[in-house]
Amino acid sequence: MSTELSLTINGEPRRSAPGSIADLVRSLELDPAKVAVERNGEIVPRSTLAAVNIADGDVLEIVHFVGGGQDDDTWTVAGRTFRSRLIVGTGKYKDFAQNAAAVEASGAEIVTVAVRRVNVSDPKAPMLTDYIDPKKITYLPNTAGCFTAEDAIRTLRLAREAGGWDLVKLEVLGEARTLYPNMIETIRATEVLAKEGFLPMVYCVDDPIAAKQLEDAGAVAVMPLGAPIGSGLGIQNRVTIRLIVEGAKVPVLVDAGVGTASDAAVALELGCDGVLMNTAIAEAKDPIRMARAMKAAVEAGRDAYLAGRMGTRKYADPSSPLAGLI
Ligand SMILES: CC(=O)[C@@H](O)[C@H](O)COP(=O)(O)O
Repeated sequence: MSTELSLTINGEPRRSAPGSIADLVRSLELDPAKVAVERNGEIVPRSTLAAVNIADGDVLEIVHFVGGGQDDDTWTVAGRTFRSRLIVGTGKYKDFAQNAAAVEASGAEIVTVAVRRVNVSDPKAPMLTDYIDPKKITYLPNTAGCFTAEDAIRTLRLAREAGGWDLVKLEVLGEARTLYPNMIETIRATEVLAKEGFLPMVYCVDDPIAAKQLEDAGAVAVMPLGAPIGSGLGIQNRVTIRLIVEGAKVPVLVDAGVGTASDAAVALELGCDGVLMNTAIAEAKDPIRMARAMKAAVEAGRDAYLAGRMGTRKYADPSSPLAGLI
């Protein structure tokens, strides 16, 4: 005698072993915590799915939510997945407490930190990690202030030794006046770091060819500048950022030059995976409020990108139909 039950699930006949509704849901490779079930016309409270057994002849409707929604909209770099598309810096703040409050308000899950020598004269001096918990927020060590590949590589080797970090932000600067990257040194450092097992996210010029060369050299993300570091000038060349996004197989994040919230929104509207900023928040009159504005701008820019912007026209097109006007 068959122990299987005859059911109707979502309008289709189906046979199932006896058991609870939760068992049945799992046998359909669904998570009982994420479905709603109606049994013979009555909704079964989700908390009771494991307690209610199915019976022969039951008619069940099972629904669950699929895709969509910002909650599902994550991005991944080198196998690590994040929700927030905003990376914030840790320089230029009044103090660590203000920095931590800004990080909190920004919703950032990654902070970038310059690797510095330990303060040997006062080893008890407060540290950033006392304020921004490395268990909750990913620390991305960076090579700010390095002007040669050797300097940058050495700095990151020390960082890995100190904290085990392999996801790092590489920047090799070309000159102090513009803080533009030296791309020859940057590509050389990327190759060496990638061979040593680092996962370098790399600050670069807004040039689609250089971005590709970095990717080939082992960059796990490319980070073209929007404008010079600390300038607050906003994204100067939307065309090249778009071309980088179109050609990239790794995440693209605008790094540097953001001045205000609309600049951050533009980066995301162009299809970037995220944006890194420091000065715009740290030097705002109210850094916490600006951090909040940046969070909203990044979310708005991303939503606008996913929504797909309208095409542009050369001339006006009335919003209300003109037909039938008296
Ligand atoms: C913090 C960092 O990693 C830098 O690349 C830079 O400081 C970011 O630039 P802005 O300060 O212009 O945002």
